[in-house]
Amino acid sequence: MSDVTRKDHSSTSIEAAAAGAPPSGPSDGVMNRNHDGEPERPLVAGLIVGRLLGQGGSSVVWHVTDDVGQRFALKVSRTSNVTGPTSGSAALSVPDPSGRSPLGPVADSGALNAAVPSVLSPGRRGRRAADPRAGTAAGERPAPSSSWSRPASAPAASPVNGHGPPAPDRSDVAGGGAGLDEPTRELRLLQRFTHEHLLRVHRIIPTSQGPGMLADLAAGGSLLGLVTSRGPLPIPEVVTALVPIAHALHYLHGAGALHGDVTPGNILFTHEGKPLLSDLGTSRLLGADDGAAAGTPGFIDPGRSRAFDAGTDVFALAAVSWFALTGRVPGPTDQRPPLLLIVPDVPAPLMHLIEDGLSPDRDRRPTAEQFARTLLASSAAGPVNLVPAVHSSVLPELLTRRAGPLPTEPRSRWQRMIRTRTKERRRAVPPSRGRPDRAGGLPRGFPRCNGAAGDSPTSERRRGDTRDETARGRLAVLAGLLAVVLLVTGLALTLGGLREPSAASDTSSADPGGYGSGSSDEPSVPRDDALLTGDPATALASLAAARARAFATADPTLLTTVDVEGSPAMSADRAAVQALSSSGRSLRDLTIAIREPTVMTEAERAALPSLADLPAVDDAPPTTEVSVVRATAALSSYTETGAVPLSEGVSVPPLMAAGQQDLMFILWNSGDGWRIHSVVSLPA
Ligand SMILES: Nc1ncnc2c1ncn2[C@@H]1O[C@H](COP(=O)(O)OP(=O)(O)OP(=O)(O)O)[C@@H](O)[C@H]1O
Repeated sequence: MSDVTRKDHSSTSIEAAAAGAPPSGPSDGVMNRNHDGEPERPLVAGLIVGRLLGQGGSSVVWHVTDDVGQRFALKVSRTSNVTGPTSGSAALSVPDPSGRSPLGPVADSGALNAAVPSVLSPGRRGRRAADPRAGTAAGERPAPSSSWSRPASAPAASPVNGHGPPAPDRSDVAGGGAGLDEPTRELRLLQRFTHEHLLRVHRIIPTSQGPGMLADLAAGGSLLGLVTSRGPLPIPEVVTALVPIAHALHYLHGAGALHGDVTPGNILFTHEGKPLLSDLGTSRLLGADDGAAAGTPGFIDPGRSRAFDAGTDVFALAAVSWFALTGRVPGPTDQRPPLLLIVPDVPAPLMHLIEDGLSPDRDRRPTAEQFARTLLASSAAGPVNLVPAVHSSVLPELLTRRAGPLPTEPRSRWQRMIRTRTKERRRAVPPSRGRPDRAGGLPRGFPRCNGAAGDSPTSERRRGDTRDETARGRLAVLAGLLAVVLLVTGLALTLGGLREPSAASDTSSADPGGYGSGSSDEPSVPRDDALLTGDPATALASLAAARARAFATADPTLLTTVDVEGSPAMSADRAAVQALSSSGRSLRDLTIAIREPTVMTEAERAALPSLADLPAVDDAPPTTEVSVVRATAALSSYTETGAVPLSEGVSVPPLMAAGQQDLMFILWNSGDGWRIHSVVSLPA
């Protein structure tokens, strides 16, 4: 299977993914295929159409680059390519004679859109009005009632169907929108929905296969691709991937819109690992038949009705969560095995959250916001390992990458700190609103969801406030953590550096990343004592070089001149170097540069509360000098030789991507020179 087809994760391959079979493109659709079985490449004036990014039930998505090197995703409808108004246009197959991209800067959207012929026939528009999923008028929306305490007031905006924009703003459509074709009007309306975790759609452009939709490129691929490549995901990765999606849904619901097709294929990742919800309203934009936009089997709420019901999106999100955790589509309630049977370590709150989300009883379903909060509170968030799923050309730009097995339950000092603080907050909560001690294996104070043994919806409602309080605190802190883990994945610096000395025996972290400088080919870096007793910022470069050497030679004894004995840095480094050595791996060509090291002043340190909490800063022995050096650690790309499989059948690609991270190095000098005690990522 070629690289391109390997990434062909279509929605129709969900069942295949569930069965462990390689994904395959859908067999329906009328798109022409070339000799590789790949769909015919569209031609677009001023754009270079690159590799196939993926195929959905009704569309095909291509990587495109404009003449200034900006990259986008171009989605064309399967059915419009042979029938679309611009199909086969010879003019589109030749370069723009002006030599300029007809697109112009992306921000300047709209200019070209007017040139796109409407693909929505009156007949189709008529059918859409009769779409059983069409929203009702605001007044018809059923009054929300749920044990998940839905907000009393429903969104004020008019509802839309699962694939449509909000009710038109008359000033735009009747006034400013006059003269625009329908796709352009719909695009304009869709573009009003802006959220950090909604894929941005730029414009509709003519292609040789009909109108195409130009959107941001999500180079990290889809959740479907990830699960297909790796199998079920660890819980912390599911938290990282889906909490932002729940937030995006909450935003849409608040604006009076439903998404209507939340599926693993519509959850994408940027190269940084940021999850994005895609496909809002795009089927209609591209003129797909309503039938083609009727959702994806396995993720459609069986009780879906014509009414505006955000619960249908929550159902789909719960189904996606189930899929991510198990690698299978959940199936109907009576045929679904308990999640606990498939994922024995699933925390009870998460299990109940998913069960409630999938419940046919709509009152049991949480809101999207409650889903986000409970999911976030149910487990630590962990970095999403996209490495096995992305196209090889994406590897060098991935920030989320790891070379070793992901810990299922990362326990950094920071995370423990969060737990401690949450406990402290809980102690302040009156006992009557407190949580019982451990129940179902949950740590004290974990929010519980309705449906738990012995829980009535009423008792659940009573506990709602407590859940809100504990979860809110976690939400605030973990939201920051989420951003951090996304950024530092693979460098092993923050998680490793924040580990307590007691984690020294924990060899589960085999991350070879580092903050040293040098490469495996460099000669041994002698410890320069004169340098190391001087300015800590200068010393850091030397320490980093020595540390890199320890990694390059897989010799843990070299670390004694680098890290403070018993410190988090030593624990993490020793575990990593030993893991490298025992698995016969090495990091060829790794170089790590320390850039712009600056010693932080007392005032700068005081301004960072996370530093004050670290024993490395406050609890140093009296005779030990402490310095905090802020610097950028830049890793080159490197080749990991002798890589071990991440999981059965999946090998770590040998090339690891370059990246850099802004960090704070906490250095100690106890009289014999500076050494590294801890490494902390800078707060976002
Ligand atoms: N913006 C993008 N960047 C990168 N890859 C994308 C992008 N959009 C889609 N893809 C890839 O293409 C696949 C198919 O996308 P598409 O939106 O067509 O899927 P779908 O929603 O399953 O199907 P459809 O919308 O046709 O019913 C995705 O699963 C993803 O792998």
